Amino acid sequence: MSITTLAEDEVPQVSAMTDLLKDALAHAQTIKPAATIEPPLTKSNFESFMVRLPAIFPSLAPDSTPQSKDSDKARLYATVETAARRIFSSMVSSTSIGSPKFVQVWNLFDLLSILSDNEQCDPALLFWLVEELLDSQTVDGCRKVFDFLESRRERITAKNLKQKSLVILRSCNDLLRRLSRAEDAAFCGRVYIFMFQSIPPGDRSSVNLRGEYHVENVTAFEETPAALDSPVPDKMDIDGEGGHPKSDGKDVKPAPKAVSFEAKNKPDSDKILDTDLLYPIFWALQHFFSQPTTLFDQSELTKFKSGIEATMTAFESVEKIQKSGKGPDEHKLIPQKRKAAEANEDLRSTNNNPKYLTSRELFELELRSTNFVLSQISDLYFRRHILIQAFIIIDFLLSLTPQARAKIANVQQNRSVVYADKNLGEDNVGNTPKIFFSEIWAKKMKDRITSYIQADSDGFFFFRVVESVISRDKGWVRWKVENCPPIERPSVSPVEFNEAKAGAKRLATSRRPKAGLNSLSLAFMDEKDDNQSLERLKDPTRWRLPDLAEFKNKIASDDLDLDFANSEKEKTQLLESKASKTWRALRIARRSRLAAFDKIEDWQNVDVIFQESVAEETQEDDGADKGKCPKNTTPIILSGPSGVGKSTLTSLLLERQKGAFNKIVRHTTRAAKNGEVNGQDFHFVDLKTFNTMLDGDYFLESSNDNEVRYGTSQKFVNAPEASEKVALIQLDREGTQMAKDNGFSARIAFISPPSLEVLEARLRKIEGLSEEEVQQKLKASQEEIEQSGSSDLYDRVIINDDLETAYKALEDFIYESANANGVHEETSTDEDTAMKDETNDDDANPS
Ligand SMILES: Nc1ncnc2c1ncn2[C@@H]1O[C@H](COP(=O)(O)OP(=O)(O)OP(=O)(O)O)[C@@H](O)[C@H]1O
Repeated sequence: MSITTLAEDEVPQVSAMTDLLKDALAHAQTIKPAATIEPPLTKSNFESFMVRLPAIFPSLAPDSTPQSKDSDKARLYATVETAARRIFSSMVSSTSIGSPKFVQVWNLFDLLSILSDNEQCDPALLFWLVEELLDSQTVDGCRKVFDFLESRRERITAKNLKQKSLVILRSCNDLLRRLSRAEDAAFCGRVYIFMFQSIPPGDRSSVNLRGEYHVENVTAFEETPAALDSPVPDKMDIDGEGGHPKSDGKDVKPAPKAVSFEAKNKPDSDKILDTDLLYPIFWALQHFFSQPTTLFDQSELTKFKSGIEATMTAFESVEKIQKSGKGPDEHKLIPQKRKAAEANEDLRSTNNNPKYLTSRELFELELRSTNFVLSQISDLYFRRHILIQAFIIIDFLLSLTPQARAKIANVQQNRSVVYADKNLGEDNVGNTPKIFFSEIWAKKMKDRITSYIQADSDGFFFFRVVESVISRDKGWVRWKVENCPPIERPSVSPVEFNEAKAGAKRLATSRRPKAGLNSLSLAFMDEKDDNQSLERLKDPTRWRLPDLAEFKNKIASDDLDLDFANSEKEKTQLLESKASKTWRALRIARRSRLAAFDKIEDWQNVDVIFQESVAEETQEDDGADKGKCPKNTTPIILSGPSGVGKSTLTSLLLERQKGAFNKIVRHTTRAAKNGEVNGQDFHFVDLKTFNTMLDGDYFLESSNDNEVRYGTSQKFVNAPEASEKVALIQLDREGTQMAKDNGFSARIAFISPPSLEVLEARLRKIEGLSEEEVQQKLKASQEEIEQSGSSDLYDRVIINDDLETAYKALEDFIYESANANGVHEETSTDEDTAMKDETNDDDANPS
């Protein structure tokens, strides 16, 4: 695609275009000094550069003829592309995506989007560069690229989408291939959403209309006989019992050993194969899973059938062994009847990225983990993964039955995906079917797989997920079979709308109940056996107040059911049931967790009442002398370099103005230091959780300090507003800038050290900081401090030299009248602050 050649410098138009783009980017920096993606640059920002274009390409002059415009278009596009790529490559190779200088790349993209809308460059150019950028970045970097794409989506996809859609699809799909579905699930979601929002759902460009399979996906395994390959591994005998013994220091290959599928557990009809025999049969199934059309060959089909049967038999016997508790302590590992929600949570946490390890030595462990090094859950996960593949293929075979074909007989079919000449008949039944496959066998096998999956404690829920995904997918398959008819529907006319509205109103109008009022059944009074009734009343569940925690799981279970409700009726019933449980939980919680009620934003999510910390927090507040609450309840941000004293000032404020402020605890990916308490100093989360929160727009700001991520939860910040406490947030400069860019309204005070030397001394007081970290922090602080006086980011600069003076200055800032908020920026020195204290003592002293 690149047009760049060694001799390109000799093309005067390319050099002129490069200069023009560079000038435009330098100009962009003066218009938008912030190093952020927002705000986007617009056409009016570049007007003065647009007028220079005709000097390079006369055909772009307003008075040139359309013919000359057309004939020059290809040259213009090539020139802009060469110039843009040259600038882009030098920027990307010299600047990291986290650096503020990288804003120039976002500016270049904005510029190209404007040129593309003016038909002055190839419409796809921006996306070609985005594709290269995504290729060159780590997953974290790709997140930033997506921040840009999402913020500009409407603008960059509004025109000429056809030329852009293929490259959008290609780059998104490439990225999805790189992402781990388990680790980066939320980011995958963002990529999908971007694709779906950019490309209309009915667009055929992404549809595999020729029904091609992804045949490159080959699963390699050891095809040589067990005895010839791999010597006995050193450590594969994980528990000794199931491993390969050694004698006299020499490796000895043991005789092929059965998977401990004991004879007692053998199903009557099926023979349980030994591991070495099963190994190649089992892994060969992957070939059919990735290329189902090979099953049209009868001999292949026979192999597939026997492979699936052998695998099922092995899986079933594994399950029997585990259920019967054979093997040391196995019963301890098998979870007792677990609540569905809990089980799902466990599954998620052990949700490995399904990459097959096909080594012969691992095989037994994968099938069943009697060795307990692998948990039962991950083992189950592996088996389920295989079974779902088998389930899909069998479903595919069943779509070839005459009954299935009859359903689509009347539609115009896409022959490439229908396989009209392949039939699924009974074994050896006439009409010379090209595929001799037993429908009965397929149905039986499908049932067998279904019951196997459902047999586990949470299997029922898991299978429902599988079923609903597959049934949705069938809708898409059908659409493809029907040659992708347009899915847009004509808009509803006002007349139709009014009719529907009136109809709905009629239906919703309550009618008189048929039965009379007060017609409650009194049949219980006819109870014959009085004693029994009395006994029933003694049941503790009738009079004992249930435990609040009991409702947590019940509500979670209702939530899960709601996700999979098949009909509106079922959904309504479940919602009612959830509402009733939520109401009862709230009634119990009101005794001990009333303060938490403020944090409930939506009745559908009352998790906050189940959190222990809320109760403790409330008790602490209750006993305290109340401090004075500022009139202006806008959140306060204390910004400033690390070690300057933000936490110290925050603690003083919380202590002296009890109950007036709510310290917002940030989330971080770093480990807790000595003495740090989770939830009090930080919410300590792992990177995966952090990224999920980040992708889910959970944070109002986030920053990165030496690969440690920090973020402030929007929810926590908004919660105190309701309880009339003022949110108090400590942020570094990056976080402060981001919060402001995101439109978060706050009063921001910059806490500055009196000098770098003092800051250095304070940093050294912080436990666990290495010399290198101290120097890094000092270096980062220097620029921040220098710019603080002139930056419009801060509403007030407070020098933290003498702690009491700085505290006073902070109170001044917080308690001053709402009018003074944010309208001026003031650099207060010690003397200033001291002077102010004397003159404004009344105002300044809140108490
Ligand atoms: N005015 C002051 N005079 C002397 N020491 C101070 C003063 N303010 C803070 N300190 C000390 O400086 C050290 C760092 O303070 P603190 O932890 O509050 O900084 P911070 O800005 O919250 O840092 P970070 O952002 O890294 O968490 C602490 O040991 C604290 O006791």
